[in-house]
This record gives sequence, structure tokens and C-alpha cells, in this order.
Amino acid sequence: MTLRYWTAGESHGKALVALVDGFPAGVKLDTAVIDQELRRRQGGYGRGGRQRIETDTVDVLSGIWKGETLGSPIALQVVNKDYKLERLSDLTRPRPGHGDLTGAIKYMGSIRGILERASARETTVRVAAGALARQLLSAFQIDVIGYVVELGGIKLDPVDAPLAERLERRESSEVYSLVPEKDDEVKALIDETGKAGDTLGGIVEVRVEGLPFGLGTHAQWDLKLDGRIAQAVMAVQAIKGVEIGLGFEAARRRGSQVHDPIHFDPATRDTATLGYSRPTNNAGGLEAGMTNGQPLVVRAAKKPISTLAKPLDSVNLETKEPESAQYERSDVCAVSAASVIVENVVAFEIARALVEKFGNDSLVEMQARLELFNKMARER
Ligand SMILES: Cc1cc2nc3c(=O)[nH]c(=O)nc-3n(C[C@H](O)[C@H](O)[C@H](O)COP(=O)(O)O)c2cc1C
Ligand SMILES: C=C(O[C@@H]1CC(C(=O)O)=C[C@@H](OP(=O)(O)O)[C@H]1O)C(=O)O
Repeated sequence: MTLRYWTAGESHGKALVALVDGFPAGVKLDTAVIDQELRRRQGGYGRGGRQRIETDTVDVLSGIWKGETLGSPIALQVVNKDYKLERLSDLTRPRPGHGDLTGAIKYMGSIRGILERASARETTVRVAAGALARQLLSAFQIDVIGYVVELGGIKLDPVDAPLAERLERRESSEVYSLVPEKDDEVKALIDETGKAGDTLGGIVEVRVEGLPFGLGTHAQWDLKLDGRIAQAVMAVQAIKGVEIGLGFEAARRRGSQVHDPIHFDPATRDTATLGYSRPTNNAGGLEAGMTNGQPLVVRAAKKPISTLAKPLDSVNLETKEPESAQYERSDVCAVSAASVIVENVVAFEIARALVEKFGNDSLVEMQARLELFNKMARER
């Protein structure tokens, strides 16, 4: 059985829901962990008025008993405090960069009907599903961390340090980078951009550590883990590029400067690396669609927010006359929030690959199978 999920819900509807199917039994579920991710998704410098209305928390509607998963479908709900959909009117002037124009034409309907579902409000429950998946990953000591590495052109290079230190640095940064020392510069840019009626994008990075060998497969295109991760990340609103490892930079270098040499040290044979080490990780933890025992490194480019307080040219769909695009309350910058979203959608894809490799009936069976796999791989 495949681990998968769908979402439903409109931005200003009653609630967002995610239905997670194929999640193993016996995983202790701590809703506080999900709520913490939801809180982080609402944060980051540069967000608009909506986040002052909402205080997102998850309601687990099914699939658990006495705090543990049952192996049955898990329904997750996040209620919209700003529920007002029935009272909202339509828009007439589509916003460049949003789904307004194309959606209204394609569905022969309203702009409202498109923006309500296209909205990144939907990512609340993608994050909830990802945070649920992380509780499975935790049982395998797999850690996922996401952070901002560039914002509005300002480079916020990641710090190579133990996980605890990186988490501490990220928690003390208002933009969720690993270099809080640069927060003032970034915040000033966001303030100045917002005052000019404009918006900003940036780049986020996610690292997954503690991965076993062999998640994903080389054997079929739609099961390759690099492809699955790219799809999940690219499908996040406003993400316009995905890189794994060196990504586009690999295309500019010679092979000897790209590929990661393979070493073996019998002294570390009993660890999760099975004794193999790579002095570099330019592949970003994936070769031929499979995890190679190294940390997974994924980067995503987020475009600037589409709704501009100083709007671009548009057309009134009723009169066909030129007019400025519609402006409603909006974020100036949501790159920090995107780092949380990308982190959690990547976590879900890793969990999906983990249950594909080691089964998804129960956590204890998965753990026993991983142990057996590592033992067999060591002894072969
Ligand atoms: C966390 C987050 C918050 C966003 N907030 C807004 C917003 O306030 N206003 C807006 O116009 N777009 C916002 N967006 C972007 C739009 O949802 C997105 O551009 C739109 O759905 C069109 O999809 P596309 O950019 O993937 O093509 C946000 C995106 C994310 C990830
Ligand atoms: C509601 C969220 O983000 C929204 C994403 C969004 C968009 O067009 O994507 C537009 C804005 O919606 P509103 O007009 O209600 O302020 C954002 O606030 C959220 O992330 O929770």
C-alpha cells in the first residue's frame, strides 16, 4: 500500500483537510509537533494581515487511538478563522502571476473560485501531513531541516554545524535563515520593498540526515526519488525551480569536480553508512533515483508574491478595458513560510519512500526490516 495524501478546502472556506492514507500503525502521534510546524508556517518576516487572524492548529479526525496510529486513514483538519467565503464577491481584474485569468477562462467561472483553491492557504494541511510523516521519520532517527539561503538577492549561506546548532540559529532568525546576524539587512529590504508596493522571493534549502541506503529506485521513472521530490516541491505555490545537490551548478563543472568519490572504512561498517563514505556530497544524497547514504540536499526557488500593492497592468474582464490588477490584503514576502512548507513536503516524500522499501503495516515491522536490510547489506 502506498503512503499518499490529498487535500481539500478553500482559503476562506470553513476548513482545510488532508486525508493521509497508508500510514503505518504504532506511531506515537504528538499533535504538538504538528502545531509547531503550523505555527512556523505562519511566521517569518513580511507576512500580511491574514496571519494575525489565524492561529492554526490541527484536529486529527481519524486514524488514531490512545495517541497511536492504527494503520487506517488519518484525516487532518485546520479550521479557518477567516471563514467568509459565502460573503465574498468576485474579482474583475486578474492579477499577473496568480491563477486568476487562466483559471477563470479554463473553468468558465469566477476568479474567486480559482484563487480560493490556488491560494497557499492550502499548504497548512500539506504541512500538517508532512509533520505527521516526520513523526514516522523520527522513529528512524531521520531529521529534516529547512531554512532560507537567499532572500531578495541577499545571500544567507548555510552554516555547516551540528543539527542542534543549526536549529538554534534558525529559531533565532526572524527570516528562518542559519545566519541570524543578517536579519536586520533582510528585514530592512522587506520593509523597503513593501513600502514601494512591491514583493520579494528567495531560495530555500532542505537537508535530510540519517537516511538509509536505497530509498527510491532506478527502475521506473515515476518511482525515482529525485523525480518525486522535484514534483512535490515544484507543486508548492510560487516555487519555480528545484535543485538537488549541486543542481544547475553541476552543468558548469567537469565530471571530476562533480562526482563524489567512494571510500570504505571497515571501522564504520556497523554504522548507518555501512562503512562507505563520500568526501563530497555534490549529488545531494541521490544517485539514480535512490538515496546513497548521504544527506539529501534540496533547494527551491520561490518567486515574489503575485499580488502587488502597486499593481501591474491588467484588464477588466467585464469591460475588456485596461485597468490595474486587483489588490487585496497580501504578503510582501513568504520565503520563510516556504522553507517550512518545502521542508514538510520533502519529509512526506521521504516517508513515502521509506514505507515503500520497508512496508507500511506497522512501525515495529518496518524497524525490524530496516535492521535486517542493513545487516544483509553489511554481510554481502
Ligand atoms: C507561503 C506562501 C504565501 C503566499 N502568499 C501569497 C499572497 O499573500 N498573495 C499572493 O498573491 N500570492 C501568494 N502566494 C503565491 C500564490 O499562491 C501563487 O503564486 C499562486 O497560487 C500561483 O501559483 P504559482 O505561483 O505556483 O504559479 C503565496 C505562496 C506561498 C508559498
Ligand atoms: C492565508 C494564507 O496565505 C494566503 C496566501 C494567498 C495566496 O494567494 O496564495 C493570499 C493571502 O490570502 P488572504 O487574501 O486571505 O490574506 C495569504 O494570506 C496562509 O498562508 O495561511
